[in-house]
Amino acid sequence: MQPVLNVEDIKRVEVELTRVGVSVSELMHRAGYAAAQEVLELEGAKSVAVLCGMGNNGGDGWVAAEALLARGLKVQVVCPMDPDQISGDLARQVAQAAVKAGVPVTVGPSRDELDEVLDEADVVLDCMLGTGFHGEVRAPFDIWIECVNASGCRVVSVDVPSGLSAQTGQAGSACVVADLTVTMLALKPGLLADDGRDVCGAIVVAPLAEQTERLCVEADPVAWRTDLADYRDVMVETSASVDKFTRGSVLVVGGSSRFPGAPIMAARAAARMGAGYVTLAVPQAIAAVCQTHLLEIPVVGLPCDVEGVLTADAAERVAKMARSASSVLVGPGMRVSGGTVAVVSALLRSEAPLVIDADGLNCLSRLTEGRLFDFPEFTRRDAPLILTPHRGELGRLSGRSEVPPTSLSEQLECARQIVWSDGGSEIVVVSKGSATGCVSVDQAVLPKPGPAALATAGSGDVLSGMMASYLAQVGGQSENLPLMAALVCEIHGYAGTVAAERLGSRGVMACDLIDSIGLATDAIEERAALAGLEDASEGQQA
Ligand SMILES: NC(=O)C1=CN([C@@H]2O[C@H](COP(=O)(O)OP(=O)(O)OC[C@H]3O[C@@H](n4cnc5c(N)ncnc54)[C@H](OP(=O)(O)O)[C@@H]3O)[C@@H](O)[C@H]2O)[C@@H](O)CC1
Ligand SMILES: [K+]
Repeated sequence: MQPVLNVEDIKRVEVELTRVGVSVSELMHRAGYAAAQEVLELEGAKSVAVLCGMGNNGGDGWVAAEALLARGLKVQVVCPMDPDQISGDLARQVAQAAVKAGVPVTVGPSRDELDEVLDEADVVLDCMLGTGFHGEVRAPFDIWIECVNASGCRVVSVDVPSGLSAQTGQAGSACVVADLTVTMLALKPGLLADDGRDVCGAIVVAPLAEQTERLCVEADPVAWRTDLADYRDVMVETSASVDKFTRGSVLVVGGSSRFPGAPIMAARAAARMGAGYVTLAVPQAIAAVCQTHLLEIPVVGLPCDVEGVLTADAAERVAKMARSASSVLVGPGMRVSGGTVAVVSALLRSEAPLVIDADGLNCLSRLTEGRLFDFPEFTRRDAPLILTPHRGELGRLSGRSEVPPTSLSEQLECARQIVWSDGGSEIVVVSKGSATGCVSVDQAVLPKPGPAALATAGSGDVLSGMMASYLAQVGGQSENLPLMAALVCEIHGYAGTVAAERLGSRGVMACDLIDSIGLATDAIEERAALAGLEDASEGQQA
């Protein structure tokens, strides 16, 4: 797994590196060389425009420009002011050194002059703004960014695309859209979520020093980005000696007259994910309709009101059924009422390994009055519990319904508040957003995000059904619950890719995801096993 560090922690690592003898000047030189190396590896890169800002991000650019010139490329630096006027000592020194080495410079160009420079270039090295960027992009960089994006050149961004906040993932009114981002020391959360997903292109991490890995771990990463090989430890073990019960039984509870489709999709997803036995419990009013869609899955009708919403009488029945299930999912399509809150409360008090999603989470917010982290039934629970909120639901659970999290790092913060209130490792918050974080007290794990095809109604119901299914198949518990949850998210994402290949990126509906789960599971498990073998053989060679 790769560590993801908040920007302030990156700065701490930088300070620690200077303490172990790697100066900031040395780091800047290594950062510049790392960026230059990525440009050199681009096919056919001959002429490079290096756009430098006034801070240390610009400093990296001057070093890279000098290195690229020395390797025989045509280089042109563009800078807003004379290099001698740069206020930061380090950036000024490397700029002066580059000029002395013969790097040509265009100072403060007009838009037309900049366009002429870009016309001559086939690669842009973007070193305008790095982690020091804040607020709205000011002149001249707003105009420069527009020109770069319109140029048709391949763009390599140094550390972070200029105009993107490396912390929040939010882009200003102008932001470079890169093909490749060479980021220094470690991944930052803003590169992986929200606008970051659209503007970073491929991401390469340049560690810059051999001590970096250790220091990043010591800096307490805000999250860990998974590699496929990591999942080997949490995969369901395949065995030929199974029957439908040893493959795990899942109880799905949810639905209402308004939303009968959500629990149907969740139940089907649970079955497609490999659980041997799935039961669906819904309000009596929709039981027959659900059964017509589910040939293999028995449907149980529960007490409900005239609107087809579960009543409190259903709670006891559900708790009883939960005793014989390897895992329970509650929530999809079930609405929020006194009855459904009673059902969620009963399951929370049960010993069933539990996944709570959608309106199940909203019931939980109602039950706990937005203070889940302060709620005894929650904090006393021993059995595994996976919550799968999107940002709005997470906000409500954390008592922040007016200001739900707007970035990955805020998502992780809210999720941590919840899991830490319990303190045990059996609770995981799968915080969904443009990037998903699977958070437990031990760690926050970021699976590779899926394609845009996943953003479709019912996709969350499919994910929660898959989650309950995997939990059932590993016997209701996992040594590493957040990693297991991340694996399920990754399979869900890949199901989106498989479905999009078949139906087009805009044509995918949630039911198509369900049909792709089996192939996606096989593919991800196979690739994880292969990646593990490759890692092992590299380890032996080393
Ligand atoms: N961490 C590491 O280990 C290493 C870090 N390194 C590198 O250092 C970079 C961080 O450098 P940094 O701190 O100097 O900030 P940086 O991104 O250059 O920006 C500051 C400049 O931008 C300006 N500016 C700000 N906002 C603006 C706006 N909205 N619109 C317009 N301008 C704006 C700001 O102006 P000011 O606000 O001061 O007027 C100032 O001039 C980091 O990303 C990495 O590349 C490597 O060299 C070595 C290893
Ligand atoms: K940049």
